[in-house]
Amino acid sequence: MVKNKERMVNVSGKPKHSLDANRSNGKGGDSGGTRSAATVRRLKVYNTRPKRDRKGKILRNEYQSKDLPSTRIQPDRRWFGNTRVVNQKELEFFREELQSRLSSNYNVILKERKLPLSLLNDHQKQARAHLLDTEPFGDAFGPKKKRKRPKLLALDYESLVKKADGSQDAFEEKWAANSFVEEGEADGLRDLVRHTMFEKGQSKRIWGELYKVIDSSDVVVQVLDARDPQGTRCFHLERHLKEHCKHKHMVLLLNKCDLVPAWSTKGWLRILSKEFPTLAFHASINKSFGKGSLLSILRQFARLKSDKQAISVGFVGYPNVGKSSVINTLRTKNVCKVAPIPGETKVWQYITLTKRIFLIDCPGVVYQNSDTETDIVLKGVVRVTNLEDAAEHIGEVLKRVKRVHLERAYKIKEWYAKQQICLLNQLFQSLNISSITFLLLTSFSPGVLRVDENDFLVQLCKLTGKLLKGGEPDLMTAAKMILHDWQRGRIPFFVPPPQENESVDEPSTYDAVEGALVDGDRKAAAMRAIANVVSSQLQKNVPVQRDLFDETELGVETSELGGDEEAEQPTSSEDEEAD
Ligand SMILES: Nc1nc2c(ncn2[C@@H]2O[C@H](COP(=O)(O)OP(=O)(O)OP(=O)(O)O)[C@@H](O)[C@H]2O)c(=O)[nH]1
Repeated sequence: MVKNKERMVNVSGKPKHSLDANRSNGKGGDSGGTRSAATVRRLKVYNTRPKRDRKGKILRNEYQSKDLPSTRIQPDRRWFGNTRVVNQKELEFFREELQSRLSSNYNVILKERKLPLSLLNDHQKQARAHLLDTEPFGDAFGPKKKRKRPKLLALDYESLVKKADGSQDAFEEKWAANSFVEEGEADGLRDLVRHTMFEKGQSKRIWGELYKVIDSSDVVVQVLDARDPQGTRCFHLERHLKEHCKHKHMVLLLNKCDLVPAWSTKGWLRILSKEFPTLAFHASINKSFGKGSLLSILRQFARLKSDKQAISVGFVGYPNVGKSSVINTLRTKNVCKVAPIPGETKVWQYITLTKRIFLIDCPGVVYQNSDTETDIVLKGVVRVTNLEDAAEHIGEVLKRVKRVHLERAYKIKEWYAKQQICLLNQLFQSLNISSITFLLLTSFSPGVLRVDENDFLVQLCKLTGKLLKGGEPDLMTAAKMILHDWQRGRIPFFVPPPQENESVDEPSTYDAVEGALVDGDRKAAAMRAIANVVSSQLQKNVPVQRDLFDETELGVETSELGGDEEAEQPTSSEDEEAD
């Protein structure tokens, strides 16, 4: 096009300068002696030399920017590649720092993709030696091999067998001492065929719901039962989050803290907050505890994820631990269905808390573990009405709950095996011990007598009038009544926190977040604020249902049930404003 245009102009026959691109190409055409238009343009470029002063210093150049003082680009090899070379020391330092940050639950790495995290796993790749990639088989393993003989643990077969036997003995000894081995498993009689009822919360559908919730959440709140926090934890889920979803945050919530003494709640808080930010909570629409703290933690997480318009908070945990109740408490409204029976929440559901925070309720999930049927029932995973042999689990209830609480709850004084009492009475009579001494002895040391759940149930049936035709005690109904009371927290029971050495440092959550790998002061401040909320809850009075426990069990630092955080709880409209 341009050429045609030029030719067209040339046809006009006007005289042209030898450096005029529009001049005629002459007689010889393109291959002749005259310059073509392109050549003329190229030659013109060569002529645009920089203007220099007398000393040769460049004053002006046509292709030089006039804005900047100096437009000379610094010569650096980094301009010619997308890699940067660091020395081994720097690399090791980076690896150690990043590893320590990653393993701390109080640190967060935002914009993970901008960091070379694959360097952390580099050494694992290197650990596998690919010998045959670098040298031929003959050199590596053949008769003329040049490699040194590796150090073997055993020189011959016999010493290897001896060594294996020794390590097997050590292994068996270690596991024999381990209390996790169940009695049933020890004699190989583990009940293989369980009723499907005991697999509640383990179905593929429920786990599918859980993974949907996790995938859509930025923060995962694991709700635990304060009566048995370790028993209702899902370690599998925690591991999954740590390994595959490092950018998601986990918070532990000790719900139903009104059902345990305050010292136990605080002990668990101290222990669990070493692993994840942990809060105590009592779910109740009118008299809650921990609502303010949880709201402020969620708000801080929303600040942390400032690149997102809104954050989603998933509530996960065992069935019946109170996930839906916690959401209702946060909304101060019945938005989720709550029931004292497990499995009430069937599918996940989205609830709006504020403009920037969404909550997701998840059905209760149970990870397959070595729990016995009784453990499963007592963790509240199974609906008591569906049990076919409720009486079988009562023995464990009588073992776990203190005698005084049972006496107070059911107004029953003694429940020992009848035959045992007769035998002991006979023995004492033959030893000429009076019946008063016998009574005194047995009342001061009840441990000598075996507790009999059958006797307990029979007495309860008589007291409550649960009798079948012909005056036969209805043991099944009485047993279900006890299990209902257990699941609803009417019988006081709790697993105390493990003893801690007082001198051991408390979780210094401040220090942990200090220097956290977060970009920007604002985000570091958010992490610090979360740690602050967690540690400040330890100073607060945890509300407890006083009538459940004795004064000695309660300890000193308790308050009557009733939210002591009422004042600091922002209403949802305030919260929205803050957001
Ligand atoms: N005492 C006491 N009871 C609570 C608390 N939170 C929940 N509950 C009771 O626990 C029972 C179960 O509560 P839900 O909120 O339905 O539990 P969930 O975890 O959603 O149960 P699923 O639907 O099985 O997942 C209900 O009877 C609640 O009233 C609490 O803080 N204290």
